[in-house]
Amino acid sequence: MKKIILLGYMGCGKSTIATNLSKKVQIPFVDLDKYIEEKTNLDIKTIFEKHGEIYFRKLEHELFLELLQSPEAFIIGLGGGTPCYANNHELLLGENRVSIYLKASIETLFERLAHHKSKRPLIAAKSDGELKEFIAKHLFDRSYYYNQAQYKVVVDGKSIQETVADIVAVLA
Ligand SMILES: Nc1ncnc2c1ncn2[C@@H]1O[C@H](COP(=O)(O)OP(=O)(O)O)[C@@H](O)[C@H]1O
Ligand SMILES: O=C(O)C1=C[C@@H](OP(=O)(O)O)[C@@H](O)[C@H](O)C1
Ligand SMILES: [Mg+2]
Repeated sequence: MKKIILLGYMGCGKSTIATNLSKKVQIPFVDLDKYIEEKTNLDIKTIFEKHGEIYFRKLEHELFLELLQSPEAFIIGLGGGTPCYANNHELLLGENRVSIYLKASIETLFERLAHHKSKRPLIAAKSDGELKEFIAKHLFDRSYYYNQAQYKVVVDGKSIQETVADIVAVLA
């Protein structure tokens, strides 16, 4: 197994879980958003502001492909939108890769995102009331793509360690 791909909505825990999973299974973790930031020398918020979302989506697609084509084993933490653009969902299945959807409810996502909006340009300007509505609709729109993953792990009510253990069980 060469690539373990974690996907799911903003705030479902891709970056947090992947960091902990990486320590547990001793496979290096690459966060696609961080990789984009390193390559461009700009943070995600600035990329959206300066160049727009379409530029970001193109870059996201190119760099996801680049990581998949590398011969090394990685855990790849996607951005929340990655599977939903440029036919990236078709890249979730294939030889030498395992894709796992970290599935979180609207309530879980709202609780986590309400306090961590500022670095996420799609939600940074939303009030709490707007945010909940936005998550509900956006998650509905995106679920088709998330459900293309090979496996699904529900994260609601679970500690980081519990979710990591569930993923390890999926990988066994
Ligand atoms: N049980 C948990 N599992 C994962 N993240 C959690 C959990 N409880 C709280 N959090 C918090 O939720 C947020 C998840 O954000 P992050 O890992 O950046 O998600 P993503 O990369 O999917 O957007 C972090 O601030 C993390 O500390
Ligand atoms: O859902 C999205 O479209 C996005 C999610 C973000 O990643 P996280 O899911 O890690 O917050 C980041 O890629 C960008 O802000 C766009
Ligand atoms: Mg992340």
